[in-house]
Amino acid sequence: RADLQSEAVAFTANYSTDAAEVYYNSSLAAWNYQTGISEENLNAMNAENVKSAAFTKMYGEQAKAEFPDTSKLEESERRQIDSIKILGTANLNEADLNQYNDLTGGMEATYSTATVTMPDGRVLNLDPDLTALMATSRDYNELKYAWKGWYEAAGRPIRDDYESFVTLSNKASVADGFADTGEYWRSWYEMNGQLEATVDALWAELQPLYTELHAYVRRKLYEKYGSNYINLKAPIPAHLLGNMWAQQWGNIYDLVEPYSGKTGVDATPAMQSQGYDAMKMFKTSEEFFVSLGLDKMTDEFWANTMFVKPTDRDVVCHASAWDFYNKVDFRIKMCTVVNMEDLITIHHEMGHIQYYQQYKDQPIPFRGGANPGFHEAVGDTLALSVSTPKHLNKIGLLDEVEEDDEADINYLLSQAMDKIAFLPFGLMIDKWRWSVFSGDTPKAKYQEKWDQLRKDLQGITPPVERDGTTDFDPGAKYHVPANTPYIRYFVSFVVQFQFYQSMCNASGHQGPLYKCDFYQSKEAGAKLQKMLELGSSKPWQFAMNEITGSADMSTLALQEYFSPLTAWLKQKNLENGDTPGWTDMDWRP
Ligand SMILES: O=C(CCC(O)(O)[C@H](Cc1ccccc1)NC(=O)c1ccccc1)N[C@@H](Cc1c[nH]c2ccccc12)C(=O)O
Ligand SMILES: [Zn+2]
Repeated sequence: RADLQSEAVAFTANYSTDAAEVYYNSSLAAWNYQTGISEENLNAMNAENVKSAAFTKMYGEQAKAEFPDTSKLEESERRQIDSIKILGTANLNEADLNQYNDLTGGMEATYSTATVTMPDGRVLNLDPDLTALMATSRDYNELKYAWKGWYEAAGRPIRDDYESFVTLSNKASVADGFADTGEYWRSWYEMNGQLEATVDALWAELQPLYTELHAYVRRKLYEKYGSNYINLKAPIPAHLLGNMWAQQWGNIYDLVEPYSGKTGVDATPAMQSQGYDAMKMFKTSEEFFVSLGLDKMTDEFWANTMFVKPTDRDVVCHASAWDFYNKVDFRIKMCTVVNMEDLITIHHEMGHIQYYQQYKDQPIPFRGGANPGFHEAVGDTLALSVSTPKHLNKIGLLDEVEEDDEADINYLLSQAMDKIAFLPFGLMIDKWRWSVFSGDTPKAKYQEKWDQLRKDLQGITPPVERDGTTDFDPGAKYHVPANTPYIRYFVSFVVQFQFYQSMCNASGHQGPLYKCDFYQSKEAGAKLQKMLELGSSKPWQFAMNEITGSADMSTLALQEYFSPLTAWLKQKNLENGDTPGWTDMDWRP
């Protein structure tokens, strides 16, 4: 009916006007806390959060009262009002909301300030100390000590808090009509309850490639660390993969390099010898986006971003990108270190900022990714182009490129060590969390469920025995204490290859997919922009169709990208007499 429709237009317009100011204030208070961890800033953040919760509740209840049935409204108003009706933690009463905020603020502070005291007395923080140690040490026992120390310092202290947090989180989600918080999080993908089945099917297509990579890397670690520590038919000890969570293995590429003497794949030495600093890394990334015809960063971005770790206060170092909902103030918070890994992460964060800028004129309820995985995929898609030896050579970060099969295998393996290795990890975090929110995994089984998923999906085993009554390894991975969903990264690692393939085609690229560098292609940029400016105004299937011509997530682009490596790995594993997989499930180092 016209009058209901015009009421809905007025209601959503008022909401966006009011929400912009409320969200600015709560974002700024959160920013101040994360860039200055203190009791005072935590209280200020929680006070702002109480105000934004009151705002959300007021508009949500008004929406439910005035528009009980949105089915007759036009799509835009229907989608906006359906979103405004979901209150989230604004459903909680003041006491519960304060407890919820104290729990989440406290868990994030514990994670961000935890340290490990090494046998020689060195006190190491995660960023940059332990990150660098896990990446560069090849000393089995030093790695084991650091791994054990971190999981005890960051995970154990929040095991009880996490249980309390789950109870309150579920209370809020049930009030919105969901079975639990896991179902609420999955609803963002608008797949009628089929998200988990879909990601399981995608994983089934990719697991054979992961298992071949796992077998090849295990063989190389066996050659390095010997048969006391590596069993060729068992899971790999978790502390030997160059990363605290064994989530990406790129830092041990030197142990697995197939053909030595080829041009490298790591720009770190060139970055350091050319005097790169954080600002230069950010400017390099911005220049790539602008070369595609996308937006440059705003003045506020350069004025307000935190580029490096401050020396005078505690901060949350885990990188993030922030929208202050006023169309100009966008920021990144990052403790940048000058290396290739952080250059890639900067592109990841800049991808979030570019998405923010492209959808800044959408109404507030539509200022989000088509689905959360799309938001995570933007920067990584461009990073696939930046990482090519051809591009790194173009920007002077790699000496001349050999066009030969062996150099190509080197490159594809280094990419697989980050992209293929990540897939089971990207899947398992929320497999674990969904089972906790649903009640399938009670506190007594938190650690056991985690270990079982690590073993079954990743083929990884802890280097030291775990104690299910005190250990809480999930708490030692940022996104768990920070309450940030994770399946978005698994989705991103699939769809970023679809976006990349589509942009490569638009740029007129000829030849193998993995050689594509769409730098300076306005056609590629236009294709991406058409998807980004939609924000979450349409279901993600519509946005996917916009950019790729099909509405589905598909692993075909990823499989095409890696196809030369897949054949090479199978051949190598056969030559080595290795059987992919890990049947000795109970082996321990
Ligand atoms: O966590 C991140 C990067 C941080 C983030 O940019 O995803 C950040 C996480 C976060 C979310 C919520 C509050 C605080 C931090 N997400 C965002 O900044 C963000 C921005 C816009 C929308 C949604 C999230 N990466 C993941 C894995 C990963 C995906 N792609 C990568 C590329 C290189 C290295 C790691 C990754 C990790 O480190 O385990
Ligand atoms: Zn991200």
